[in-house]
Amino acid sequence: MTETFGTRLRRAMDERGPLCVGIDPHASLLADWGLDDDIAGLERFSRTVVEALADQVAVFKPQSAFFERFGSRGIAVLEKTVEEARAAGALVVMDAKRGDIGSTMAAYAETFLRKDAPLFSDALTVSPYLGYGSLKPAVELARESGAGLFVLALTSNPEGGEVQHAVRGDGRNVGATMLAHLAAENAGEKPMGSFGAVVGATLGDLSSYDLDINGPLLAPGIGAQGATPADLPAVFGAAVRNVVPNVSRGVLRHGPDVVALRDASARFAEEIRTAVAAA
Ligand SMILES: O=C(O)c1cc(=O)[nH]c(=O)n1[C@@H]1O[C@H](COP(=O)(O)O)[C@@H](O)[C@H]1O
Repeated sequence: MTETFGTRLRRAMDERGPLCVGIDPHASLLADWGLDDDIAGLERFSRTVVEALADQVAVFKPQSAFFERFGSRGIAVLEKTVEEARAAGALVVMDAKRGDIGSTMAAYAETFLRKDAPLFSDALTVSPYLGYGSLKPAVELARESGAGLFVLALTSNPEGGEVQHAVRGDGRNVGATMLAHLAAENAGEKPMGSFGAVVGATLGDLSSYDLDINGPLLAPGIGAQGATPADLPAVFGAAVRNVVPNVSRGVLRHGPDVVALRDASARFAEEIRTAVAAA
């Protein structure tokens, strides 16, 4: 039987620590790295990040938009990036934030979660804001493929609250409702389920939320958006052990020097380890 994403992720977190490094080839980063904002620059950037870090981080999170902007040739680089990262032993969370009505969602699921698809990834970020139930085809295919999802629950950006903090008729807010759906999805799974939530590290005290979803919590916002590893225990409380902190620009800005990239990633990893151990 295929091992679940939750099982594979927990093992990777135990072995390498939970840091997820984002592969976000911003035009400004390509320029800082002395690369042209073209397909060759994109390829060099992505390959450098993977080669520098694939043996030390648990998870890479390529941001699809930065590849899509180059059209089909950018997608080809994305495919290669996913393949090389997985071949080197890291897990890949595809950050494509897909979400649509169920029948179209099924096609997105085929794109990223069918085992033999060119862009197959260990997990996919998805938006539940067409209704959590619209994600059902992705949940089902992820289960079949041993893959996972990260569902946007409480995002790191200041605008997110307008939707996510909206209070429903039952008194619960929208973000909390998404967390409850995920807890139900992951019920009984060991060592944890494969259906994670995205919860920003920038959000301050989240003790009014039940973050105990028996699944991973992808926490972007460390580095360029202002949160630090030391903030994690105060934000996540007891759930900090299931947190997969993401850093993109905070690591990537140290390239293209491979040693500097490795050092930056190792520094974040150590700060995260210290913060989680003290929690
Ligand atoms: O799903 C995400 O990864 C995500 C959710 C969220 O709430 N906030 C957020 O910043 N992200 C992504 O996480 C990464 C953060 O990048 P840095 O701010 O450069 O570390 C980007 O790829 C964002 O698209």
